[in-house]
Amino acid sequence: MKVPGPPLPPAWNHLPIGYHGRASSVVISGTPITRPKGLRPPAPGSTEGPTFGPTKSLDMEYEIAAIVGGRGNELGDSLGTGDVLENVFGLTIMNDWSARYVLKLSHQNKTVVDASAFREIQGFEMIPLGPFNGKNFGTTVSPWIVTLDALQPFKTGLPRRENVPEMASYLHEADQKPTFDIELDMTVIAAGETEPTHVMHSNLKHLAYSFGQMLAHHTVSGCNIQPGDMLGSGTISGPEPKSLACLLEITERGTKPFTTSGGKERVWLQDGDRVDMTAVAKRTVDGENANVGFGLCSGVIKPAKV
Ligand SMILES: O=C(O)/C=C/C(=O)CC(=O)CC(=O)O
Ligand SMILES: [Ca+2]
Ligand SMILES: [Mg+2]
Repeated sequence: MKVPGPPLPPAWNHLPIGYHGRASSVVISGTPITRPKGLRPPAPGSTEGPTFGPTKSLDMEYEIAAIVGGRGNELGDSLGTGDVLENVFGLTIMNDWSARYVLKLSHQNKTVVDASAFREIQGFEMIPLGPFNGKNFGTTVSPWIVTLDALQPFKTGLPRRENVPEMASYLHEADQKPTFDIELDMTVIAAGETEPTHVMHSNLKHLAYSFGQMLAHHTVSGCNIQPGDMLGSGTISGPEPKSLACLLEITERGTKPFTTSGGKERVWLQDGDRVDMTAVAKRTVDGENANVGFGLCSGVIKPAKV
């Protein structure tokens, strides 16, 4: 059927475009991640077809995931923001590994300055739908689920946001402290090096939305959640340069390398690189350390399988 509207997306003739979430490749800390292969679009103006091969722009994303517990909701019903304590069992660290796109943007005005570099897995498939093979090759979680009960002493407010429109009523958050003050760190041990390179210090309190709001949004359509489901927070970048939580942001979309402890220049992850993520909620009680740690969320990149 022909209906008026925008033309078919560029990837349509080359792959079965779609979007999905999946549980099959969620893996525990320490599980190696194999560099994914996939289809990259032809350069604009090129008469060649898409190319197939291992991603050249492999990235990590520091996220915290909520693990659903309790009863969840029946299909057709919705949960509210205040239902979080009864329906989220606890939190883990989550690495949302991503096979990016080398789309260079000018930072100031977000216009494309080098469209010919737009040739990677996530960038091809994501127009106009969500990531598919760009993110489904592995998602690492830390070994412990820290319960929301254990995190109650660390509750804090959401960041103040200027000039945002009134939130829809189903997203109103009655809790004045619906999020948590948890310090987040990420290092890369580059292949062949022993000293970690500290690439990020952020905090869960920078998240724009609470887990209660995510729960309410997920279920507002009547989509059910069930015990064991996992809700990723999205990349937890903060306001300072050191709090950017993925290489896409740290390297300004692959245009500004960072230097490893051993003096190597890195833009994207190389085979043999190891990414370590940690999270600690810090406090003292009666002069004693009463921190709550999340353990390690770690993964090493293995070469693509040929
Ligand atoms: O819009 C982009 O450039 C990228 C989007 C994503 O990679 C999706 C995602 O996982 C975002 C996030 O975790 O914050
Ligand atoms: Ca993500
Ligand atoms: Mg409640």
